[in-house]
Amino acid sequence: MLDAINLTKHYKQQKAVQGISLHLDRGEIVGLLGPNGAGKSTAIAMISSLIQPTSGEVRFEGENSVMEPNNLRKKLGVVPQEIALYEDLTAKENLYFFGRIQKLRGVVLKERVEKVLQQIGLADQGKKLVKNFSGGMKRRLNIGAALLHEPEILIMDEPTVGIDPQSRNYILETVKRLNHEKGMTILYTSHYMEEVEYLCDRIYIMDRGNIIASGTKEEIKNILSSEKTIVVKTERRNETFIQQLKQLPVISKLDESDQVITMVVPKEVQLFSQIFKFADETGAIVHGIEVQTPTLEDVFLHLTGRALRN
Ligand SMILES: Nc1ncnc2c1ncn2[C@@H]1O[C@H](COP(=O)(O)OP(=O)(O)OP(=O)(O)O)[C@@H](O)[C@H]1O
Repeated sequence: MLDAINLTKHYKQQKAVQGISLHLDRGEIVGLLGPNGAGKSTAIAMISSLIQPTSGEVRFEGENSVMEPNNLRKKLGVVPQEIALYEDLTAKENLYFFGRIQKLRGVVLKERVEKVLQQIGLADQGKKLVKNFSGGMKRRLNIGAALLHEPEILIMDEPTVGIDPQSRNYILETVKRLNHEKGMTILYTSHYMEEVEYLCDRIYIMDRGNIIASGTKEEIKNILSSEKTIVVKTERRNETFIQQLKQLPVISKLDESDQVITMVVPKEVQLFSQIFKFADETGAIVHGIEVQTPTLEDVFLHLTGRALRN
């Protein structure tokens, strides 16, 4: 449905995006995950034809939408990261304003405004001034403004940043509903891996202007399929016990805090009996051992050596 091919964007010395390619198939929710400054906003601004790429192409239904953006613009809704609303207008007045920009008029505009207020859960708040809204309500209205022309594709730039957990859940459920009920194709940008993990069918992970991994959740986690993490909970720190564990050559990483020791080992390694033997020898008391399967956060750490949330 939509293909971004080898997109780059350079600002003088700053290489914001360095040749990324991605595609959206109809009806998918696709995640674009990466830390702040990775280039996500720049990438989606190019994909939605808000800025010109330095090089590369965006094809929508086979047409080059960098050269010919009108067809894409009609079918695309963009939810920007920054809230773009008029504080001194009511929620309804804001929606009417954005609807008119989308060239909606008369009965159709009225119906769409009512429908969107329902979709974003603000049906009974339409007459309130936006300046009296909570951060979460403003975010929801910001999403509503992008839905008025009933887009086929929705691009969302970190739509849950800085809001309370309840509004965040509401937004995540709205995204799911739009996808399930309307078959809307969604590109969801975030630096919260748990959101992307919850919502998305496929994921692109971006860092420093590049896509460093892509695939389904399972495919991405399989990058770490050769390793597992073992977490040992102890009563108190025991230096001799830790030193004995550290000397095991199968352990590639070992982190310790007060009562928790975290180790990365090859998947096939069985370490339980060894851990209990060392505990017996050193007088360490082990409260529990847990084997963890990798998260997207672990994959990011593995690929870049840095945590996703900086
Ligand atoms: N107009 C611009 N001029 C110069 N540099 C820019 C411009 N826009 C973005 N950049 C730089 O390009 C890089 C990528 O920025 P971008 O906003 O795309 O990242 P992001 O992943 O969306 O992060 P964030 O969530 O913080 O917005 C950053 O280093 C940023 O400072």
